[in-house]
Amino acid sequence: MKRLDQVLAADGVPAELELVINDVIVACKDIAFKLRQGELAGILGATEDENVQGETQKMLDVISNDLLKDILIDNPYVKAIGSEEEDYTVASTTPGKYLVTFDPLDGSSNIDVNLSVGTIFSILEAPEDDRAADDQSIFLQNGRKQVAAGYVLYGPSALLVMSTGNGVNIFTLDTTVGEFILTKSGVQIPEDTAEFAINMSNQRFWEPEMKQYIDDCLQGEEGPLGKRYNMRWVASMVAEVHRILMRGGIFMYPYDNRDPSKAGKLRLMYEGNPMSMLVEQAGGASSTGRMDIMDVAPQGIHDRVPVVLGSKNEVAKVVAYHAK
Ligand SMILES: O=P(O)(O)OC[C@H]1O[C@](O)(COP(=O)(O)O)[C@@H](O)[C@@H]1O
Ligand SMILES: [Mg+2]
Ligand SMILES: [Mg+2]
Repeated sequence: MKRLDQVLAADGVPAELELVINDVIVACKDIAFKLRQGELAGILGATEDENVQGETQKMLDVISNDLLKDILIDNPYVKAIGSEEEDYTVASTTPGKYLVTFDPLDGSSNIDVNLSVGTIFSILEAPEDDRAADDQSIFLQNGRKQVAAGYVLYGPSALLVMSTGNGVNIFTLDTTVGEFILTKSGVQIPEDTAEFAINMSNQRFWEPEMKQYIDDCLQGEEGPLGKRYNMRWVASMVAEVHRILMRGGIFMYPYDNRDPSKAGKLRLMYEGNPMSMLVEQAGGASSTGRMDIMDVAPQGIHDRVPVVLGSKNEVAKVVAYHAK
């Protein structure tokens, strides 16, 4: 039975980075506990506020954000943080070398119906120049620069799924001792799949390439893809990516023209990039449909990106539709 610290040490993760990861995990354990208490803790439901992206914040979005923010800005190795629930990046109280971005609660429309949600995080090194900790441009690095990425899935059990660039490990929260224990390592996504995940209600807003791919999937054995597809949609990216890591599949939140000014729904720096690192580290692929997500150059902390990720050969098919 290996604990998280033993795995990080065996992977040669620098001690400073380990301390940053530890603080993320401490906050996530607290979030897991609050979610378990649910209605009893009086923290379900919405606030009266909107985040910078115009989405109504749930009480637990705000609580989870505060837990992560408060612990990380006091960590001596963190220079600044960026969050879905913060308009701007927040400078740490210390000079540290790491930058942490996070989606404190992903899939938050699932909170009030007691379904799976998660926390997603991504860690970058701060550039070695004299830019200040409150300069948002220090975050504008592509996903290939991530030194660690992961999520905690608050499901029937709480799972930490993480990569520091040496494969993907899965830890299960042992609630009797409050520690994450390694339960799977070297996770590999099957290369082929016949299971897709997409919000079909947006179909009429998609680009023709995406419409065509899904139309062809729906034709099953008689269609050009020659197989019968199954479909899943949890509306929680963490749960969706976890299913794909476990048994393969393809997840898509493509560009749609409901609001043509938005490049997609999901955010590059704290949803697209960390999930892409995990998926690639597990032998899968991740694309906008036209380029690898981790090669996209961010212009702002809340940039959005179209997402197509999962089993390698299926992602390649979607990319081929876009290249036609
Ligand atoms: O409600 P929709 O349009 O199906 O969108 C669901 C998607 O939006 C998200 O909930 C966005 O994340 P947040 O809940 O963190 O805003 C993803 O987890 C999920 O894949
Ligand atoms: Mg999210
Ligand atoms: Mg969120």
